[in-house]
Amino acid sequence: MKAQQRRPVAAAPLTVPENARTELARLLRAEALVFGDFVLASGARASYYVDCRRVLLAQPAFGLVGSLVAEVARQLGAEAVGGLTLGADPIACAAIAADPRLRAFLVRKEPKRHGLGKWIEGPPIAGVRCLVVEDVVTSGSSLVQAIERARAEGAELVGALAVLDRLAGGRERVVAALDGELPYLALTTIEDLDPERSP
Ligand SMILES: O=P(O)(O)OC[C@H]1O[C@H](OP(=O)(O)OP(=O)(O)O)[C@H](O)[C@@H]1O
Ligand SMILES: O=C(O)c1cc(=O)[nH]c(=O)[nH]1
Repeated sequence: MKAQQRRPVAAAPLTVPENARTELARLLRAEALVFGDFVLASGARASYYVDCRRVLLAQPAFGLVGSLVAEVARQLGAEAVGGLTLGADPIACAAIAADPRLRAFLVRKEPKRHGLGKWIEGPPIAGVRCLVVEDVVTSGSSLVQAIERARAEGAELVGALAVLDRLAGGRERVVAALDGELPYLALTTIEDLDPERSP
């Protein structure tokens, strides 16, 4: 079926179970949040870092995030879940493990230099309803990069999701990249992990 012919998905607010969200924040606080002096992807320095992969690449967080993302995908009518490697990889895989109707896509940071020379790995996403995901949003550049690359590939975007938003201005950039029309949801923010923290 062509993308234009699909039924529109109702623009209802996204909802995820509060107890699952709270448990995710607890796991991230206990096992992923570290303090020190760190250089971030944006080049900015920060006094804390959230190593989401340490938590997401093991149970129970893999299953928990998989079911939360699959639920958001269901509410948005997404057929595929993916984003920029490496942050999106466990999230996309967890979502298809939670809901076998979903497929995943992984966006490279640069096109592969041999073989098929692809930017995006996985089943084709042209004309496919896609939810773009990310583990951490700081400046938002990585999530925006994935959004733009998926669009360039012909994906029909339905929204974006982050496991953790550091509340450092990324939301605004992501919302702008979604033309202010599609939803952006952070499952947790730094305030859930440490209310005392500034971005
Ligand atoms: O919102 P931003 O300012 O773009 O920062 C967040 C990005 O930083 C981290 O990835 P990183 O760039 O460290 O690369 P990796 O996924 O290859 O480890 C994280 O997984 C996000 O992708
Ligand atoms: O901005 C980043 O690079 C970043 C911050 C953070 O807390 N965790 C992470 O994986 N990346």
